[in-house]
Amino acid sequence: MISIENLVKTFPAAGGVGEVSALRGIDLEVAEGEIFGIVGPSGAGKSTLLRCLNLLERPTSGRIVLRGDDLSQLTGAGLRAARRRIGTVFQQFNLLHARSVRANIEFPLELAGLDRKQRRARADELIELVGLGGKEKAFPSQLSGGQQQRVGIARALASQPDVLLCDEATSALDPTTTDQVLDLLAELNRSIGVTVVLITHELGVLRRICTSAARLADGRIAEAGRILDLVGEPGSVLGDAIVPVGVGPSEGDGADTAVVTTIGDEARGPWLAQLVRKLDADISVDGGRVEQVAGVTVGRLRLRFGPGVSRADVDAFVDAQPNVTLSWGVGAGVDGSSWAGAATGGVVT
Ligand SMILES: Nc1ncnc2c1ncn2[C@@H]1O[C@H](COP(=O)(O)OP(=O)(O)OP(=O)(O)O)[C@@H](O)[C@H]1O
Repeated sequence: MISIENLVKTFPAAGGVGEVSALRGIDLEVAEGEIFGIVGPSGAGKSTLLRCLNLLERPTSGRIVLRGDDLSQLTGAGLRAARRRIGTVFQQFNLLHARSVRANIEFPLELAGLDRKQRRARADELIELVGLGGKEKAFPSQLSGGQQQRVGIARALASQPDVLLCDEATSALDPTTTDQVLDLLAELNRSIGVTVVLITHELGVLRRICTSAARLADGRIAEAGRILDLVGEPGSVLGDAIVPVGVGPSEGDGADTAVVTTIGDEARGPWLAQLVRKLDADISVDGGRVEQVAGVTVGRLRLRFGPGVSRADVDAFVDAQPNVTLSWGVGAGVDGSSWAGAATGGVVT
């Protein structure tokens, strides 16, 4: 649905000397109906990418293609029409405080030239959809943060966009409200089929609702893929951050360790007991975690094998298990906290 092709964005540096390369050639595909999370440390280029996607910023070069239409070089009426195909939800809600809930939601429809009756009908439909029935006449200051963000979501959906872009949409909310708003986004994705692209610092957002994710680093895509593939992929920094198992032993201490990842119910069998029996060796568990990721149970264990265990035997055993993968060595299970604070709060810093 969205194809980003070799997207480059440079800004003049502060002081006017030289340039800042915010995006250095981004290639990314977002499929229809996905909830796609974009994460990365501060300064990686997330906001710039989002601003290019919602056409507030013109790329220096490269293309953004939405359902076959190149949006990157549009101007005038074409640009305004294209903007209506992309709804944006903001971290600080960006509501008009002198307007009621209904009038906030009607605002983009006024700009689009819909008459009063059409606007009201559409706004009332959206108010029900986001769970704000009865709050039509309330003003933003009379609403909780979560309710205000529901208005922001309804407003972003008013023009029936192809894509909903969420810019840290839950960062200003408490954890319970965050979960409710995320669940609403997932529900809207299911019920009206809107594709969602969200930028986030929070790994919990990836775990709870995203189907795919990309990690930006220094203006480039460091890795991207389906969340469950990333989690099962040996050495994936994002996978390790989403389901962290803590720091491994230091290099050279002689331990033979591996991180085993199990995905889904099929993988929940007594494989560890079977492995111990098969190898007839000591295995200790150095770390582990079980998480719900995209609605699927994912378990990761850091195992330490006793002397004499053959890696080939372990590999053969794991290969025969459905939905189990293994990554050998001290490098496996990168400490997510160095990149993402995953072990503590799950915040990407
Ligand atoms: N308008 C601008 N003028 C000059 N440099 C800019 C501008 N906007 C962004 N940059 C630079 O581009 C780089 C990427 O910034 P961006 O805000 O996209 O990162 P980010 O990943 O969103 O960071 P954060 O998570 O802190 O918001 C940074 O080096 C930033 O200083």
